[in-house]
Amino acid sequence: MDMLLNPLNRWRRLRDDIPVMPGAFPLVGHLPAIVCDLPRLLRRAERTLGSHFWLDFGPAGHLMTCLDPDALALLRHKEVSSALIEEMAPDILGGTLVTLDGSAHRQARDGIKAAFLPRGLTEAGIGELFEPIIRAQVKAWRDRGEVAILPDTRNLMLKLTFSLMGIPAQDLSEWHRKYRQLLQLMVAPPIDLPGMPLRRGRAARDWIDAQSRQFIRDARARAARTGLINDMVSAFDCSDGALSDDVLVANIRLLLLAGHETSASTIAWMVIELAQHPELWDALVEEAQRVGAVPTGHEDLAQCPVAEALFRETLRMHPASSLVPRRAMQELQLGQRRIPSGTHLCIPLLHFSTSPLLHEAPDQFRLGRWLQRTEPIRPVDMLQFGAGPHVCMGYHLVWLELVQFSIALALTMQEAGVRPRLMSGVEKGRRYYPTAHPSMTVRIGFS
Ligand code: HEM
Repeated sequence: MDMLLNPLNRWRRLRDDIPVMPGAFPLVGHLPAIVCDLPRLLRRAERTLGSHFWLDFGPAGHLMTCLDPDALALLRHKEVSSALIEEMAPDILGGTLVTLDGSAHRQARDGIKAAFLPRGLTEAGIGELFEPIIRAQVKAWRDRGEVAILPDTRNLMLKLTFSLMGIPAQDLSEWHRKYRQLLQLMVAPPIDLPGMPLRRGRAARDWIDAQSRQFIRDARARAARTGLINDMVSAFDCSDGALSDDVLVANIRLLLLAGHETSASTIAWMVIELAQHPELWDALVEEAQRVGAVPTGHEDLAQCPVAEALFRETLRMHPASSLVPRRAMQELQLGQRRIPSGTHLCIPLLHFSTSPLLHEAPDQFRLGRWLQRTEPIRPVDMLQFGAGPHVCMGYHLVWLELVQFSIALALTMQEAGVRPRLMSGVEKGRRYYPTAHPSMTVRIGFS
């Protein structure tokens, strides 16, 4: 099938001397191809236009996309701004630290980052909290014998995220409902009328923010609540400078969002890869049997090199955050080009994660590239989590939950004498933006 590009828009034109990719549709630009076929779109643009070109993100306008490895350095550049992210998703990400720059960003991040480092996670007992939830989920899969993998990993991630936040079990179904409505803001048409997704999504956001305010009050009153919110509130209250509770509330919303779809997609891809590569499954089962139990602390993760390699290789092949936007705050040199101040930029993490410039045989799923390496993990090896001041705060958490998940899956299925098997195709229905994920319909059998 050919790409979802507008056949009537064929002419080549330039903006700031940089070619615009042909094929944009009115209103939605290249979004259909970005969402459904991003790797082919980037390859075609590189082949026909070179390493620098404009893509049209519909309502978010044109972003200058750069495939030169210099683009990765932008993530650390002081003269690029993340404020563009707020302009692209004001209702959902407004006021969160991913949209802030400089000292405002540092202050907000410093207030909460400790809770997400290995020590903070260990002290909060996050591994112990997750283990029974993950175990119960994979046992349910074993009993059902076949699952649509992505809807199920999304449910699992919601349970983990809510337990992380210390949301009481009796409130979970209401949170689920509001959370689904909040997510609609990502794709809601800009029509603010009763019953429309925008109106419902904003109401859900206000409900979630009000609940978070109550959590913060409870945490300060030392009410008997567990979870990361307590740790974040105490760290926040001890941090320098007076930050308003609005910052904390917005960032609790960000944490709910940032870890859910990304981790669910990664776990789903991990199971799909295991189903497609029986030799990887055998290696994982061997490791799980040697370790004998699901690890709960960060210090235990070193005993699970196969599970760790699986986590890293899954993310390399299927990075959940495919594109990162920024705005140039001054004129920049990017590869062979001068980029004017004010340019909206797109850093295609997907392209670099699967580039032959950075990885040998990038299209092959190879655990060996992680198991046989002798040097420590470099920033470029974890570029799927971004880099520089905004590097993902959830990295250690995701590492823990993915290793816990893979060991629990191997132990549970091995005990029952079954293994994962792919029951449907995987190419159709993949998505790459705003979060990349496999098709909702991919089915995995356990037999
Ligand atoms: C596989 C899972 C994940 C992937 C691939 C991922 C990817 C990313 C990327 C690429 C960024 C950088 C965005 C930018 O530079 O503009 C980021 C930022 C962030 N992530 Fe993650 N993420 C994942 C899971 C999580 C989890 C589980 C959490 C927490 C519960 C989390 C919390 C955050 C936060 C708070 C930021 C903003 C950091 C800042 O702006 O300083 N992420 N993530």
